[in-house]
Amino acid sequence: MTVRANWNENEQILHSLKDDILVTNLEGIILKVSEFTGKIYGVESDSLIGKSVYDLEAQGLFTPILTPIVVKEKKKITFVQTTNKGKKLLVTGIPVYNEAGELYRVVSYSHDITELADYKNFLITMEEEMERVKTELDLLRSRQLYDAGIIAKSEAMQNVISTSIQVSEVDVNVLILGESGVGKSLLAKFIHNKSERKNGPFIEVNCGAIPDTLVEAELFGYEAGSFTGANRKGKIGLIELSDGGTLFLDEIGELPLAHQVKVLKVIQEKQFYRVGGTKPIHVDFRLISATNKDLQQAIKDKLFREDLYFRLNVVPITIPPLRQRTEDIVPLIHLLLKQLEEKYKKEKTLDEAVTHHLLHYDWKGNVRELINILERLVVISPSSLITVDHLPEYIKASVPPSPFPIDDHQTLSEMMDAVERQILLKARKKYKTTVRMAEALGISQPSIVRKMKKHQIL
Ligand SMILES: Nc1ncnc2c1ncn2[C@@H]1O[C@H](COP(=O)(O)OP(=O)(O)OP(=O)(O)O)[C@@H](O)[C@H]1O
Repeated sequence: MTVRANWNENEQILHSLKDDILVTNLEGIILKVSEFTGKIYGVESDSLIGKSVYDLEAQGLFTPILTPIVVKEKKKITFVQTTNKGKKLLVTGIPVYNEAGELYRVVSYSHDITELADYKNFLITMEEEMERVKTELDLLRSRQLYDAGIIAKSEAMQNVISTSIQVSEVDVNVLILGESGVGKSLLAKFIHNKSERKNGPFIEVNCGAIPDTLVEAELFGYEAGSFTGANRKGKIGLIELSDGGTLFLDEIGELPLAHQVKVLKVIQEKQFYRVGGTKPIHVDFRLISATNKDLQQAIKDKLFREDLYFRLNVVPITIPPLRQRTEDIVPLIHLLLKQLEEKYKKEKTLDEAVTHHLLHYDWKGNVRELINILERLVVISPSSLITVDHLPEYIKASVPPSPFPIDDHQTLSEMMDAVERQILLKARKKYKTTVRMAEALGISQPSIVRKMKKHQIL
């Protein structure tokens, strides 16, 4: 954009503006300035007239200068200038042409953006600070998880962990849902250890493992001589033991219907009677329960009380099955292998193909099943390298072979060769002779021999 100017006519207008306006010739000599310009630089405006912008820059009044750039580019230019007072100015220079169409002046005007620049710097500092705090938090979290022996690489598990950290800070009832072996007990302990009750007891009650007839005595305890077979001195129940800490009711879905109302009462009132007792006992516990059952279905089937369900389910946390968070498998293998190496005083390495199989297995028994398999492998493999041969047949069979390894560094024909080699190796293992291999693969026996020679597997 260009400006056709008549400065004599506009002299008054120039000085009435509350803007910094400066006119130079092409050599950078200042011809006109608005009154406001002097204020910006802390000098008399008139004192600037006749001065060279180059000299003023050398004196430190402002930098960098605009005139030479506008003269060179012959177009409107905008950039940020710094003044002797430390101000940041957004300066725009416009080329002005005379009637003959020749460039003969440069007009510049500016806006003080010091505050804006300060805000920007503040924002950048805050962003850096937030990034630093976030990294620190992530580090702390992963260290906490590491200390707790929890692997949570997948996004799904990370969500589970951040919800758990949030709820650990308040005494709210938590219901942990998930298939068997996904880590519900581990998470319950993690929540307890992160809570203010961490120095109190963590009492784990497996509701499915207590015989029906003993549930009340185990949970509530009993007074001396209250029933035949009972300890003469009486017994403190598990609920009473959890006082000041966390009561973890595992497999709550297995709690017989007949006992559910009593459990509901103690959760609501935090007080109960021992079997045969007449004195109410007060308890202060935080309740975490867990189940792999569909409690809503159990309610429909009249096996679980709806009111108890609502009490337990204030904050539900669902741990997804391992097969839905495969990113956790490799770190889990590393952690578990390390634990097993320590336990059995043996050093073991997994062959890559073993990891491949473990990554693709269905893990119906989740982490617990992975632990069992690894333990078996560590114990039975004779050498330090665990190979596919050591895997149970059902795991070997469950994994489709991966004949198409995509490798960025290989050409298509190299990848095809690799696949062909794998097929031939498998066929040789299965069919033993080149004649049967040829039959099975639908090519001639000489072709099989030629290809095996090519792959140096004959
Ligand atoms: N994310 C994990 N990181 C490390 N170890 C884990 C993880 N999840 C589970 N485990 C381990 O797997 C095993 C089974 O976990 P846990 O007993 O907590 O499962 P669960 O869901 O409570 O099982 P169940 O429903 O049968 O009671 C434990 O040895 C536990 O330490």
